Amino acid sequence: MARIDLQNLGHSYTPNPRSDTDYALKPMTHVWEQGGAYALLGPSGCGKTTLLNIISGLLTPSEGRVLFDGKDVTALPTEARNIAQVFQFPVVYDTMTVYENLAFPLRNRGLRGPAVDARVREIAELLDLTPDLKRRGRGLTADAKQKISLGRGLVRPDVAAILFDEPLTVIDPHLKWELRSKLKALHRALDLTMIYVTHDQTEALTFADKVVVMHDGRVVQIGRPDELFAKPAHVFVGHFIGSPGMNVLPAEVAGRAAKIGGHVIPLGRAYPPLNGGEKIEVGVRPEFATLAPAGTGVPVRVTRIDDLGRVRIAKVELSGLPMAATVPENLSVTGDEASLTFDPSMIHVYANGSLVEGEAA
Ligand SMILES: Nc1ncnc2c1ncn2[C@@H]1O[C@H](COP(=O)(O)OP(=O)(O)OP(=O)(O)O)[C@@H](O)[C@H]1O
Repeated sequence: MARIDLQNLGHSYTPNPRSDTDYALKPMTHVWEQGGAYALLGPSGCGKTTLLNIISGLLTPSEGRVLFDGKDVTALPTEARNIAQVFQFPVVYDTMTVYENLAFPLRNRGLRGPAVDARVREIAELLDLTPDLKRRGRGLTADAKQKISLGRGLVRPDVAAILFDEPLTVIDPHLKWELRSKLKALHRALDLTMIYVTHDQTEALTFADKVVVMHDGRVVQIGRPDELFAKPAHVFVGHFIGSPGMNVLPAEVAGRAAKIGGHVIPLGRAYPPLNGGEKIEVGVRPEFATLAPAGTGVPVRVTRIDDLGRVRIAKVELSGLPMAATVPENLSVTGDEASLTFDPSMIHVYANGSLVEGEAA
């Protein structure tokens, strides 16, 4: 396994990029630690596959370098990078048994004898494939085949990294959760560097120690799932993670207060006067904006209440600005007049989409 350094790495599919918009991947510098479980998360077209293909060696970046454990691999082809890959669709040899399929990547690297047998049985056990070891690939379900593909990716103990490209796409929904938890357990047991590409926040948040959120060719935040939730570094992260996502409202901010639609809302941190032509917004997740009886907080108009089972979410308007807020269990809402109360420590300030760090008290 390896530490992966991306140094000023960028990629444009057009030969002479002139502006930011010509880059599928805008130049970035990041370190991905050895042994980490990373998820690359972002909507379609944000550059996930481009980045993954650069790491795997399928694509040579137009700018910058990729290092594995300090060694420059930018110009090396996939075969010379010592990585394993698991794709969306199973790669399984139908005429081979499950055992032979799992042993294939080891034998292909010249391994023979008891070492192969021990590793194949270890991986089969971890993936609950032991009872199927003698069965042929042909005739297995798509789920079972993808499990074997995962096993083939995980079987080599010496790989620099394992790259998963949306590996659970073809998996039955009820099995997805199980396989995701299994992958996480495998990561702990095998101590491998894993990079998992997905556009699904649940997949990313349940699999990864660190989630790399991409938007429009940039990495906008790398963080633990709880960090992405509590302190989104960019309004995009706030929108994309969480359901419903973070409320983002235009505001004027100075000192320890934000003015939103004419109402003054106290903040948990202090800010210098912000303007300078930048777009200033505050972000607050529905979990930290609570509906309250009229006259007890910032006045809002309730437009709808959705019962999501575990929580109720109110759609409200604050001076005409639409927002979502949590409805406390014991609050009965009658009519459309209500108030909002906020947790000031969980209100964030953004300038042109990026988080502004305030000063703590
Ligand atoms: N071979 C290519 N030639 C030109 N443009 C490309 C090529 N591959 C991707 N792009 C463009 O680069 C941008 C990033 O695409 P990429 O496939 O990396 O995104 P993605 O996040 O993986 O999306 P998806 O989840 O749909 O695969 C997109 O605008 C895409 O149209």
